[in-house]
Amino acid sequence: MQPVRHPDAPAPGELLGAHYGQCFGCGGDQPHGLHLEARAGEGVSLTAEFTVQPAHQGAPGLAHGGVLASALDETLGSLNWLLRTIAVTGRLETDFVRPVPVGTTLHLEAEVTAVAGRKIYSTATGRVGGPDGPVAVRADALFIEVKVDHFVDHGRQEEIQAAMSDPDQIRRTRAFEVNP
Ligand SMILES: CCCCC/C=C\C/C=C\C/C=C\C/C=C\CCCC(=O)SCCNC(=O)CCNC(=O)[C@H](O)C(C)(C)COP(=O)(O)OP(=O)(O)OC[C@H]1O[C@@H](n2cnc3c(N)ncnc32)[C@H](O)[C@@H]1OP(=O)(O)O
Repeated sequence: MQPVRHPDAPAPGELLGAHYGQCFGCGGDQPHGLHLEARAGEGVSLTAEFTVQPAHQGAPGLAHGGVLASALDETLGSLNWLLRTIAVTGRLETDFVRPVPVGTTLHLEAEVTAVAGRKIYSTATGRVGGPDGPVAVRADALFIEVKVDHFVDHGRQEEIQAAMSDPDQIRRTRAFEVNP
C-alpha cells in the first residue's frame, strides 16, 4: 500500500525534534550522540543532516561504518513522525559507496515507500559536499509498528521511570499515538 502522510504531521520544512532526549541518534541531552536534525519534506519524506565528529572514526580521519548506519537508521526512524506511528527497526540493509571523512556533513534524505499492515518499508541516501553531492551511503529498511508497551516492557526501569515522569517525554510520545 502507498504510505499516507498523517494529517497532523509537521509541515514541510519544519524541524521534527528529538523523540527522546537521551537518544544516541537525535537526543539533544545525549553528549555522546550524533545530534542528527531532521526536517519534514513533502509526502512521507524528510531530510536530515549529521556532521561526522572525531569521536565517530573507524579508520584514521574516516567515519566508522556503524556510525553511518546509525545515522541512516535514525533518519529512517524519523519518518515515523510523519506517519504518527511508533515503530522499531526490524531490518536495515546498508551500502557504503564512498568513504566519509571526519568533519563532513552528511546530507540525508529518506522516504517511506510502502506500508503493509505493521510493516513500514523505507529507503534513505546520504550525500557529501551538499544536498546534491555524490551519494556516500544508502540504506533500505523495514520498520515494524509497536505499541508504547514495547518500550515499557523491555526498557530498563531506571530510564523508563525517568521518561514517564518527564512531561516533555509524555507529550512527545503521545504525538506518536494515533489512538492514545
Ligand atoms: C513512556 C516511555 C516511552 C518512551 C518511548 C519514547 C519514544 C517513543 C517514540 C518513538 C520511538 C520509536 C523509534 C525510535 C526511532 C528511531 C530510532 C532508530 C530506530 C531503532 O534503532 S529501534 C531499535 C532497534 N530495533 C529493535 O530493537 C527491534 C527488536 N525486535 C523486536 O522487538 C521484534 O522483533 C519486533 C517488534 C521488530 C517484531 O516482533 P513482533 O513479535 O512484534 O512481530 P512479528 O515477529 O510477528 O513480525 C511482524 C511482521 O514483521 C516481519 N518481520 C519482523 N522482523 C523482521 C525482520 N527482521 N526482517 C524481515 N521481516 C521481519 C514478520 O515476518 C511479520 O511479517 P508478516 O506479518 O508478514 O508475517
